[in-house]
This record gives sequence, structure tokens and C-alpha cells, in this order.
Amino acid sequence: MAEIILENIVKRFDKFYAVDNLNLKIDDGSFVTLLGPSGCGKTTTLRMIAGLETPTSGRILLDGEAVFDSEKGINVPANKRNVGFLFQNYALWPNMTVYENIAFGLSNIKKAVKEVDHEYRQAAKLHQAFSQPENLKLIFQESRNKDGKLDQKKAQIMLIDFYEISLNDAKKILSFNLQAEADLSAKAAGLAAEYAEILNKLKAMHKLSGRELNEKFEIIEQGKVKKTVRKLTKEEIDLRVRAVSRIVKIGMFMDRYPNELSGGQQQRVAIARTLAPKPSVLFMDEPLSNLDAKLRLEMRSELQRLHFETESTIIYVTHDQMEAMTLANKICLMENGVLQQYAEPLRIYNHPANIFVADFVGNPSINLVEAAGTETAGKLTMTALTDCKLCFTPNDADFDFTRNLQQRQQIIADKKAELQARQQQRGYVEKANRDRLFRYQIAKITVGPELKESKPATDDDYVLGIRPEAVNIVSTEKQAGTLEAEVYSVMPTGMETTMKLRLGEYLLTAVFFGGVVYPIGSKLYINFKEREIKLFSRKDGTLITGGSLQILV
Ligand SMILES: Nc1ncnc2c1ncn2[C@@H]1O[C@H](COP(=O)(O)OP(=O)(O)OP(=O)(O)O)[C@@H](O)[C@H]1O
Repeated sequence: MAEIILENIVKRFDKFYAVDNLNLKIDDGSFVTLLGPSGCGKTTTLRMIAGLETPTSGRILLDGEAVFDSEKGINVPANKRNVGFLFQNYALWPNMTVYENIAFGLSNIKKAVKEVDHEYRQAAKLHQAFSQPENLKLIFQESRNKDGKLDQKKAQIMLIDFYEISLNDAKKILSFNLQAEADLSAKAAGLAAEYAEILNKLKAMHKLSGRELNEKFEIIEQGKVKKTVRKLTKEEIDLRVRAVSRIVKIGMFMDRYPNELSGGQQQRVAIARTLAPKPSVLFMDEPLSNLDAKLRLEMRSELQRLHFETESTIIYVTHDQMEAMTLANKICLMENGVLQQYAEPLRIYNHPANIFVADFVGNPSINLVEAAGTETAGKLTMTALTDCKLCFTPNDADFDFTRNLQQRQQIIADKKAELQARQQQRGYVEKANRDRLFRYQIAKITVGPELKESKPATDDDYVLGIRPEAVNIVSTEKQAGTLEAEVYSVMPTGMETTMKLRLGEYLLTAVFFGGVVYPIGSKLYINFKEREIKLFSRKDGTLITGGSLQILV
């Protein structure tokens, strides 16, 4: 587990800024997705944190320690950062079994190992198993083949997974041949008593030498867990392999070779292999992109469980916004090397920082409608969608448009000053890939280039962001406070229906729950869900506030 801090990270390839002055704090144990269109700098960011790419300048801290500092000349290599990788093209070794694939990397690791009393651990696990004869009976029952004989392999795997033990421990349990006993419970009770005695003896020995064991059977000496720098033993490797395999549910495939597994199973082996050395940070670069849609969904949910169970910090690169939304605690959305927003998925969806973010996140995409408006008494009277008169009321009754404009102007001025200061610094290189205002698409029925010369936007020019689910179909009859729309296309998927509605030359997308199919060409009357409309500045593209949109005419 680790906290990661990026300070003013720049990665330049000559004059091209792949990552431009990125500042980010990734909390310990969080799951952060790096999201953005192709070429926005996601992979480069991930590789810099991992130590696979050297930033041009800036500082990276891993758990409070600088692993990269351009000023101090610090650059800790990837293999010293205790990080794990899982890339799109995970290559399993074809000549090794699943078990060997996962265990391979563990045999050469030499680091501080928490000392466990394995004799005690095994005795405790056996004591636990023999104290629960009902569970043993069930496991034996489940492991019998058609002729009623015990399938030793199956029983071993079930014991390993159920009691979280090693293969050796499972073999030991099976060596008592309890399944053949007429009175399994009585025999198990006798064994439980024997192991209770062994445990008492071991405990007494520890006490004599001034030691204790914690609940994980780790040895406590002078109030601290005893650690030794050494390689892992065979038993420890086995326990690790079994533990990670349990998480990704591949315990039953241990003896197979990669070519005997499905794509999803191979993927899970790759995940287990990455997890086995217990990296404090796990980097994943589009790890699910090779899988079919159904499997992707399944693996997504497994990755979420995996994060929950391992509590490691996960940084995950994807250009799939659904993946980013569903997996992450926080999304870092980038464009042209520049951070656009870093926030929780629902915050990004409900409070997009700017038009780019609003447009990038959400499927179907948000409707963007240009509007011109003037303020009276905290409300905006607007004209949009050719000649519709609308009124925008901010959700916050105290919202002050003038103050907001000043704040936005200040932010722009501060950014400009910051850039100018950077430009004054020695060695500054002019950015070739210039940042431009995001050119959003207004959905219209006419296709082809916009012929009308658009005037530069003023402070009275806005863009309304209307999520498809914020479009209400009110009725098929004209009603006050609604807009007339014509059904342009209807796409029912069963659970929900997506419709394109034509309003003059504009098209609005609407999504609603259920499968009512309106005939194409029919007239509908719509309004907009209260409090769900986003108001953006057309001049600088930033979010001004959220509010409600009332239809006046
Ligand atoms: N070695 C290099 N030399 C020059 N430009 C590079 C180099 N490596 C990356 N870039 C450029 O840096 C930008 C960011 O690349 P990066 O791989 O981080 O993008 P990405 O967001 O991960 O994209 P994708 O989703 O397509 O993988 C791209 O425009 C890329 O062309």
C-alpha cells in the first residue's frame, strides 16, 4: 500500500508535451483510473510513476519518499519501487503450468519477510479443520467422483480454498483418511484435542523465549513483528500462490498450461502473477482490452473485488469511460497532456469541470446546446435551439453570476501568469501541441461543415449541457411549458430506450427507462428534469453551475 504524489510532472518529446505540468495525489489504497482519448498521455503518466519512463521534470513521491526528483537527480529504477504491472499483452510462459507461472517470480525475491511460525500456523489450521467435522464431511461429499471414491485433487483444492492453507496442509488433513471413518466426528474431535495440545505447547515455548504470535501467526518480538531479509521458502511460496489464486478463482487450474485456458482464465492467471509479490502499487494498462464484452464485464467486477480484498493502490489506464466509471474511486481525466478533472466518478458525471469532460463521459453523450442569455435577479433568460425562449435557474439560490465570472476570469489570469512564469524558467521549451478550447459537436440534422462564420463568444454566450436522461417526454399532446419535438429515431434495448428528437434543425438525445416505442415522425412534447442542467461558459468552456431549465415559449 502506498500514497503517490506527482508534482509538476512534465514529459516532453522534443517540443511535444505528452504530459504537461501534472499535479496529482493518489491516496493510499485507492483505485485511480487514468482516462482520456488516445494520445492524451495516460500511458506515459503510468509509466513515469512506475519508473519505466523518465519525466523531463518534476517530482514523484511514493509513500513519502522521492522516487523521482529532476532537481535532486533522483531516479529510483522500476525494480526498486515495489510495484506490479499488468499490461494489455500479458505474456504467460507457455512451457510452465499456471502454478509455475505464478510462483516463478517469487522464488528470486529477497526482501524483508514477516516471520510466521509455520508449525503453529499449520497446527492451528488443522485444529480448525478438525473442530468443524460438518464442513469436512461436506468437502468430502463434494469431492467424491461418480463411483463414490474421493477425488484427492478436488478435495485438496477445496481444503486449500476453504481453510486458506497450503497444499502441504491439505495433504496432511487428507493423510488422516477421515473420509473412510465410520464416525468421522468422533475421530475428528480426537484429532482436534491432539492439535489443541500441540498449540498449547508451542505457545508456551514462545512465552518462554519472550515472544508472542499475532492473529496472522506472525512472531512478535519486543512489540514488533519479526522481519528477516531472505528468500521465501517453498511453503511460503505455496501459500502466496494459493492465496492469490483464491482471489481470482483459478485454484482448479493450477496444473494446466496456458494454452489449456480460455482468454479470461489466462487473464486471471496474469493478474494472480502480478499480485503474488504483493506490490504496494499495481499498474494496469488496458488489461481487459483483449477480452470479449461479456468477459470484460465479469473481469471488471472481479477487479473491483480484488481491490477490495488486497487493499493495494491501483492505477489503471483505460480509454473506456464505462470501465473508468465503474472501477475507480477517482478518475484522472486528461486531454492533450493536461489534467482536465480529478474526482470521483459520479462527481465527474454530475459536475463536469468543463465541456470536454461533460462530452467525454456519458453514453449516450450529453446534449450540448448553445444559448445566449442575460441575467435578471439571479436567473438567465436565454434563447436557444433557434428561437426557443428558456429560463435557467441555478440550483444554488445564492448563486452570483457576476462573482462567478470574476472568479473564472481570475483563474484564467492565474493560469496565464503561471504559464508565463514557467516560460521564464531556464530551459523552457515552447509547447508545440498547443492547448485549444475543446471543439464540441452540436447535433444537427444537417451534416457537413458549418458554413456560418461563428463570432467570437462573449460572456453572455453559454452552452447548456443536458444529459439524455434529463430530457422528459411529457406527452403526445401540446402542453404549456413544453417544447415540440419530432421522433427522429428510436432504439429500444429492452431495459431502456434511446431516442433522437428533432427540434427544428437540432437533434436531442433522450434516454428513458422501459421500452415504449414511439413511431418515427410522431410529435412529442418535452421538458427538462429539474436541477439536472449544466451551464457552461462558451467563452472558456468551464462549468458555471448546475440548475433547472424552464421553457418559456
Ligand atoms: N517516444 C516517443 N516519442 C515521441 N512521442 C511520443 C513517444 N511516446 C509517446 N509519445 C506521444 O505522447 C503522447 C501520449 O502518449 P501516450 O502513450 O501516453 O498516450 P495514451 O493516452 O496512453 O494513448 P492510447 O490510449 O492511444 O494508448 C502521444 O501523442 C504519443 O504519440
